[in-house]
Amino acid sequence: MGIHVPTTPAGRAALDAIVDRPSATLVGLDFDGTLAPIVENPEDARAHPDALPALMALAPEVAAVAVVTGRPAEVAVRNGGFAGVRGLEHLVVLGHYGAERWDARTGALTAPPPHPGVAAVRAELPRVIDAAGGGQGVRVEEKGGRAVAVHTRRATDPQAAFDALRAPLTDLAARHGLIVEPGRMVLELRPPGMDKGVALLEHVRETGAASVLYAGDDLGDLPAFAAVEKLRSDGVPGLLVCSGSTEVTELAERADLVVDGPAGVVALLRELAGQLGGSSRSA
Ligand SMILES: O=P(O)(O)OC[C@H]1O[C@H](O[C@H]2O[C@H](CO)[C@@H](O)[C@H](O)[C@H]2O)[C@H](O)[C@@H](O)[C@@H]1O
Repeated sequence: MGIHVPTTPAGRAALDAIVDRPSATLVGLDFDGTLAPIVENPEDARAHPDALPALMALAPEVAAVAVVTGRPAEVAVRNGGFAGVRGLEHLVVLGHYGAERWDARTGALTAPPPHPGVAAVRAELPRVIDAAGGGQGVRVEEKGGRAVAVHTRRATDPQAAFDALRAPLTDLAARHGLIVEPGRMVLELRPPGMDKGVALLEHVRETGAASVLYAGDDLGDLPAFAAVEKLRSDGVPGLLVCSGSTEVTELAERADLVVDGPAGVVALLRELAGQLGGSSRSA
């Protein structure tokens, strides 16, 4: 038995299934807070230095690896360093909560047309932020015209700024046909209709995976957790991993295994790769 032992029976059963039949396993991983340590400036987020080596070791052992992120796919690919990596030829990055897709095999990016509400919201954003008194230290992240994120991590009181902005931004988003996706000191205004749960289930279907490991750290990962719970109720083993965060307790409460942030995720992936390496793989 390894050092990472799930605390729940369902988690232990899933880990057994993964080790028994890795070639039927889909590994889904969030980016920020899971593969990449949280930093103050979103542009500075990079994958943990040991993340790529761990993924390179694990990916050839399993059916598929997907990064499922709120980031635009090309930003996750760039900040993660995922392009052209040996062992990651079949990596898929599902960006904008699954609305976008990047395939390592082809380098192709598929994305829906931008929602017109994003430009409208962007134009009104400075006024709404000012009116909410949340201007000090609040930062707007442009997300390729497909969404816009309002960050409060650098505000004097990040939680107070988040709380003050939440209702006005929800109202602004609704007026333009968007939704608000709350995260770790961030309120993202984005188109409705897709979430990480839908994205993960579609990818499970596409790959024919018979077991799943999903790791995340934020509220946007809850739909993926729910998707894994649904798969489990349908008889598909699933291991839920929380990349530990004191900012988001909901995920830790539903996880089978809580690890110590991106360093802990990397250690888990490395341990799993070590366990699977050279195992007799059955299709
Ligand atoms: O689905 P994810 O890969 O977790 O992306 C979700 C959001 O993550 C980013 O924000 C978070 O990370 C930042 C950099 O570490 C941090 O400053 C911020 O406080 C976090 O919420 C990203 O900037 C957003 O666009 C993503 O939606």
